[in-house]
Amino acid sequence: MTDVWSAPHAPAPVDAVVSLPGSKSLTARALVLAALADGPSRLVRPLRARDTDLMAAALRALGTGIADDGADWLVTPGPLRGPAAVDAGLAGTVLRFLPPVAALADGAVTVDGDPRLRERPNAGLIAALRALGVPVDDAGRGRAPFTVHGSGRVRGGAVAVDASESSQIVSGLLLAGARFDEGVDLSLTGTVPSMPHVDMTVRALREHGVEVTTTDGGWRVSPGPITPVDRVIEPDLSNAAPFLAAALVTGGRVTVRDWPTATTQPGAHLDRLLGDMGADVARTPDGGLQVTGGRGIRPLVADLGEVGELTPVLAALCALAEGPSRLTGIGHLRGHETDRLQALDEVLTAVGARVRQLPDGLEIEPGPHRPARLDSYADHRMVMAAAVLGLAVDGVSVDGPEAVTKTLPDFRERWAGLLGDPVEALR
Ligand SMILES: O=C(O)C1=C[C@@H](OP(=O)(O)O)[C@@H](O)[C@H](O)C1
Ligand SMILES: C=C(OP(=O)(O)O)C(=O)O
Repeated sequence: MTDVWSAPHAPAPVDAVVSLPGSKSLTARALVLAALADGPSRLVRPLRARDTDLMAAALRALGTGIADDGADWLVTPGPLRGPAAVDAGLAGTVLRFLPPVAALADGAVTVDGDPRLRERPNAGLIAALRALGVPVDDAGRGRAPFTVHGSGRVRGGAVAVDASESSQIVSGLLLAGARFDEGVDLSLTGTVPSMPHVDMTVRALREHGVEVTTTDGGWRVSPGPITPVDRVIEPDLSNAAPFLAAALVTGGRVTVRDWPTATTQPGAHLDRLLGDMGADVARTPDGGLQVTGGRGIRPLVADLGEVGELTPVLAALCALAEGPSRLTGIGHLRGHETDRLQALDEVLTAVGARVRQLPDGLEIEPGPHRPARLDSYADHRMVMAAAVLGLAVDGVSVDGPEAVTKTLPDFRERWAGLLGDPVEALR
């Protein structure tokens, strides 16, 4: 039976301090690199959510030991082998990071997932694997389900890659590249969105002792061992977005604890973006990021191509702003968990905004609010966007809120705490 969630209306300005679980993107990279390393690695405070659980399960299916002591994950690499069936769920990280690992396995590995996963673009990755000497059987679709026929080693070398639909295609090839006989010398055939996520991959590789150089058209990963690393996973700054947005919507104050001083997470741009929308943003002495509202919500005109996953929450803010906004550079969001431009058009229109879809973005003009029953589109970030709308628009409910399990399973409890429990830390 599908769940329906009544998104709470804010009775008063919020005033809260929030702790958030680990980053999905950093946890995924840490798991993959630990599985490919020379010895065991410990992940402290990894994200426990559907996407990262699926990544762990996929690596286990290929022969990696991942012991869970309730707090940390201890990853012990093993010989990679098939046959295996990998459930990628709806996770782009599993869809694009796992196949290059599967290429190193001895035996066939099939990747499949939710119905929507079968629509998410992956032709660039499949073509690149083939060019690197790995047979892939995808029945010509360029999408899941497909089977990677590994033989225990990958030749590697130079490859031209189309990653215009997802940066994860680049990240997947770079993450496994050091284990290819010739490494990987990747050149892009077009543009790539979400560049901070590629920077995140390059930084993670270097932390594991892998040599990565930036070339004219891309990146070169030298062949060689991957050093094990024990690491503490940073909080997920993209999941901080709805909580910080609540300060702006309600004219209140929200602090997210343990905000990293330097990070490749795209959520690091929230200070600038929320500042542009009228928030006061400050670091707290104990290492948090504090956002204070109260001066209204200014419209936003921005290219979000580098920070696409922040779009749903920012678009919700735009629907509550004092004038028309224009968000561009995000055409690739049509291939995310849902077609996010279409979904945002439907949802923001339902609560009273006027929305125009552009080939690569959205124009959003706020209108008189009206209550609405919204859909989650099985997309965690659409639930979070609806939660932000619900603060200002009385009578917002969401079908299928369990989509939040993808990256923040207890989102609704945390949201209730944000509204009900002033200045109290939420765990
Ligand atoms: O590498 C990653 O961890 C991610 C890269 C981005 O993907 P796209 O480049 O497909 O947008 C981002 O949107 C996704 O949430 C996570
Ligand atoms: C696009 C996203 O996820 P995925 O890793 O599945 O691509 C997201 O979390 O916003």
